Amino acid sequence: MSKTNRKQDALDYHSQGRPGKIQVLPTKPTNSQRDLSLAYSPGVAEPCLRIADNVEDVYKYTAKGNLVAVISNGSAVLGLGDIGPEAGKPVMEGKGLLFKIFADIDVFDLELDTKNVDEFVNIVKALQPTFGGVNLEDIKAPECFEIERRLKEEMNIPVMHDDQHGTAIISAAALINACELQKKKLDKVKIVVSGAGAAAISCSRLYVSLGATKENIVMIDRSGVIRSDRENLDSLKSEFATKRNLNTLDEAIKDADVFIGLSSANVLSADALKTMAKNPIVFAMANPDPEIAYELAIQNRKDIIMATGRSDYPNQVNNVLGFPYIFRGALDVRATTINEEMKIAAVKAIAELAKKPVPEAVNLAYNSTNLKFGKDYIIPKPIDLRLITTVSPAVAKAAIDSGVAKKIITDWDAYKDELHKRLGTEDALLRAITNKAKSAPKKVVFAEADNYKILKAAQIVKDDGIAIPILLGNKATIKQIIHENALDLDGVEIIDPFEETVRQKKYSEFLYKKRQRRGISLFQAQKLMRDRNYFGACMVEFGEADTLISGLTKDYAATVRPALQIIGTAPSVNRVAGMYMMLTRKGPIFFGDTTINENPTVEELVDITALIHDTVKQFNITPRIAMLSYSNFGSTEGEVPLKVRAAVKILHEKYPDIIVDGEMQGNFAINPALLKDNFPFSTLVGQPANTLVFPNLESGNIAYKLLQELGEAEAVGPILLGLNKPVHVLQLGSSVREIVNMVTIAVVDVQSKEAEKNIRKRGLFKKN
Ligand SMILES: NC(=O)C1=CN([C@@H]2O[C@H](COP(=O)(O)OP(=O)(O)OC[C@H]3O[C@@H](n4cnc5c(N)ncnc54)[C@H](OP(=O)(O)O)[C@@H]3O)[C@@H](O)[C@H]2O)C=CC1
Ligand SMILES: CC(=O)C(=O)O
Ligand SMILES: [Mg+2]
Repeated sequence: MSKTNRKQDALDYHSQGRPGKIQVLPTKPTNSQRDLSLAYSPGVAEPCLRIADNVEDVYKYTAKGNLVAVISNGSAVLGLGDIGPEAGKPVMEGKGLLFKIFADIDVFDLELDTKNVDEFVNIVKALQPTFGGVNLEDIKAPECFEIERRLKEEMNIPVMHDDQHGTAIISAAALINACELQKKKLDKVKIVVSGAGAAAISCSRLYVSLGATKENIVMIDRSGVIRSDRENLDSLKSEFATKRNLNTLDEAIKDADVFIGLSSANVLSADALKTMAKNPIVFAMANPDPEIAYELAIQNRKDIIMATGRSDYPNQVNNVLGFPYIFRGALDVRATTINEEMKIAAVKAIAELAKKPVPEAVNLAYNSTNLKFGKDYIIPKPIDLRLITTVSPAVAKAAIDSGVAKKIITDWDAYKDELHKRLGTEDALLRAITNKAKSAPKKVVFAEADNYKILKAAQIVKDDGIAIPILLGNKATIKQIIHENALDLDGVEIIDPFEETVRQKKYSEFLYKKRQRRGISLFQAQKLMRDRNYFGACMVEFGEADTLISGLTKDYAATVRPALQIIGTAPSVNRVAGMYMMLTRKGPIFFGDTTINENPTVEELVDITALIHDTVKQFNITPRIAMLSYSNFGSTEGEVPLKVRAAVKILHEKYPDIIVDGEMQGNFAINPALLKDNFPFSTLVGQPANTLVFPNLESGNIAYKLLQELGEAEAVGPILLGLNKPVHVLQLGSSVREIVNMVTIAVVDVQSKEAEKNIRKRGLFKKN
């Protein structure tokens, strides 16, 4: 895309539709006259009076606790300089947007038309009743230092100048990691800092407090190197004035290990870069254009670690990685300030997160197959959902430990779940299942290991300790894919069925014995065993693997067939069915049968429901089952409602312990108020159903696919129910995330089946 196009795109983005980037939305119902009388007069008087009695109740009855002011006077907007408060507003709205999407913090952006420090301070102080925190933004040095110092002293809510401390925290985390990768010691590195403003001074201060040596820092402003013999040096700049005989950036940069750019575009030339020490670290952080263009820098120094403030190159060192999560942590413990301890905790959390395996969603978003800690990935990417659960708890904990928190958190797991919920990533169940899988990982054989997605998923489940992968396929092909994509599958067993003559013989004889009276000759059995789905199913049957994952590249029936022939259905059930776990904003809802039984009879529907019930229980959830149709409790006499009604009757008689009801329409199943108002006799009254059984394959399949496609739910599955040993069949073309989820479910399935066997052995097992 050309530069002109990008400029026009940016203008269109801001102007089209509702101008700007943010709006205010009500958080309470406003549908009726009653709602309005609660929201406003007369009802609103009640919370007013409570707060008048106890001012801390403002956090209970208003939005204050989650509301941050992003305040600027437009005097140092990005690297664009003093462009004024109105011109700075798009940036402040942008910060508001980032606060919201990354940390669910609401923001009012306030652009103040004043450069007078006293006036600025007085205005912001007077805003204290409204806000839970204050993020100062793009205010130039030196005023920004006095403004922040006074506001911190005079206000009892957290105040942070983002360009100072947000930038310092992120760049410090990146610097620690870059030093490690370049094998340099922070206390030894020679640092040149271009810029001597808000960001540059605060970054340098933090580097020193983390171990850098002040004497090794040379700082440069518009007039050149800040020398201690310069006349009229203000106290801030004199803090980093050097005694060395240097005048220009070109002189200072020679043999330097680190360049920190917090000034303006293109101040560092390629020639100057060439004179830096071996393995240089260059953070050119001026926005929107860095001190040296990314391409120019990497062309001229192959040994460089290069970062910019921009999102379109590797290593984005930008305060967006910090401010949303720092304020989230501070607000959640009602911190009265943001202190050094909280900042250092954030630095460490961010630096350490960069060393952990990168989630697939992040790889996908950056069009990468395997981001990992290294020269092009020194800090996490801003869209990494783990930032909120890593940085915010670290900050909150530091606030508590350093005595500035008014609210104490003790249950950190619950806090992390709450953070996930805030971002609408309420996959607490999936996390619980993952933890269960990790507690006793199982051997998972992947039948389609000559596929990149399968191998990537195998690496993830291995790294996360969810499973012990076994790869089936041609060894050379698998190794080549691993090599080409820099995957790490060292130590993972690869089995080529063609090389396994002993197993081939054993397995084909077994299959022949099992199916000889159902049309399979020994020759055919030997031929079938070359199919990895047959071979893998035999491995599971013989206990050489615990479960099989397949189906990414073959149709469902072709993958299920070998499992049915070799493993067969469990003795207690006489059929198989398929189920999806739909992770919706209202929590998990199980859908079945979505994959196997086209038009079940009444009896079949009963069996399927019992099967689904038992499987949902595996996830430590009490199934509340709604049997769906297009009518409610006899309201229509159609063929399908009659079938479902008959199935419900049998279920009530045969399995009185199962919470199940119907036939009912989908909305009544998941809306408890609607059900109670209209059918108060239903056994499902009280809470919504969490398990939906569909009358036939068509309706189940359509329902889950629509939800998935509309972005209303993440579908985990299909979970194959009823086999004697777990085999799970992927959806054709599943993503890596979907494969990982399926493996996780498969491992838990193995664990549950083992537990079930143990109970049976002790003679305690009783099927509902
Ligand atoms: N990536 C990130 O996360 C962040 C990046 N930044 C970037 O850092 C830069 C500075 O921001 P901030 O500190 O808030 O602004 P300030 O206005 O407080 O400071 C700017 C500093 O840069 C110096 N400067 C300007 N041009 C030059 C030049 N050609 N050569 C040397 N020094 C120069 C100024 O020198 P003098 O003192 O002589 O005027 C001043 O010291 C901006 O480009 C901003 O976008 C800031 C915050 C976060
Ligand atoms: C990123 C930022 O805050 C700045 O460039 O000013
Ligand atoms: Mg800024």
